[in-house]
Amino acid sequence: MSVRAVLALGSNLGERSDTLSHAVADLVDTPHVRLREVSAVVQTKPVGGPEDQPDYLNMVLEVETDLDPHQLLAHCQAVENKHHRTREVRWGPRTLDVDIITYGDLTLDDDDLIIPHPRAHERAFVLAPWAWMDSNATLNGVPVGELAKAAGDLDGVEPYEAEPFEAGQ
Ligand SMILES: Nc1ncnc2c1ncn2[C@@H]1O[C@H](COP(=O)(O)OP(=O)(O)OP(=O)(O)O)[C@@H](O)[C@H]1O
Ligand SMILES: Nc1nc2c(c(=O)[nH]1)N=C(CO)CN2
Repeated sequence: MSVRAVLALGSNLGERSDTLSHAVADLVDTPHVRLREVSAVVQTKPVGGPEDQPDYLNMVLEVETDLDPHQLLAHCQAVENKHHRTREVRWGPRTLDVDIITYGDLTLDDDDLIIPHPRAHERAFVLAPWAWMDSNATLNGVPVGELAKAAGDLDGVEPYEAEPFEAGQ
């Protein structure tokens, strides 16, 4: 049986854009995970954690998977680790974060895995790219676009455009 899941990716250290594109490739580099939709990349002000940390790039994906939720979490964490993710400061800077936002319409409250992600409904850095990717998406029965508009960090979310390449450099 396969299930559609929404994953959220974030990076605020190193070559953020390259990290995200390699992470997408790594996440689907298994027959157990197929890519269905990819959002735009957004640049976002950090929410929580140290105030002086760099801005993030964030994006979301919809995948189809036959992994169970814990297997999917382990897969996401293996991809984080491949990208030298360390866990030092809560909500602190990181090369790569991969969160499971939804897994079909499952709700789960285990010690190591909560689905839907318990903070996604209030995070414009997740909700805005998700709503642009899938205008019909809902979270806990509420349209994701409505949740994005109500989220306190919406002002800190902007479309990301890579640095323009300058000839001769
Ligand atoms: N839906 C979920 N997706 C990913 N991790 C989850 C989820 N629910 C619970 N966790 C647990 O959260 C733990 C901490 O994850 P992580 O270090 O990525 O947190 P964070 O990104 O700093 O903060 P946040 O959880 O607010 O996004 C993970 O080890 C994992 O067991
Ligand atoms: N803008 C932004 N802020 C965050 C992010 C993130 O991905 N983007 N992730 C966090 C912990 O998951 C905490 N704060």
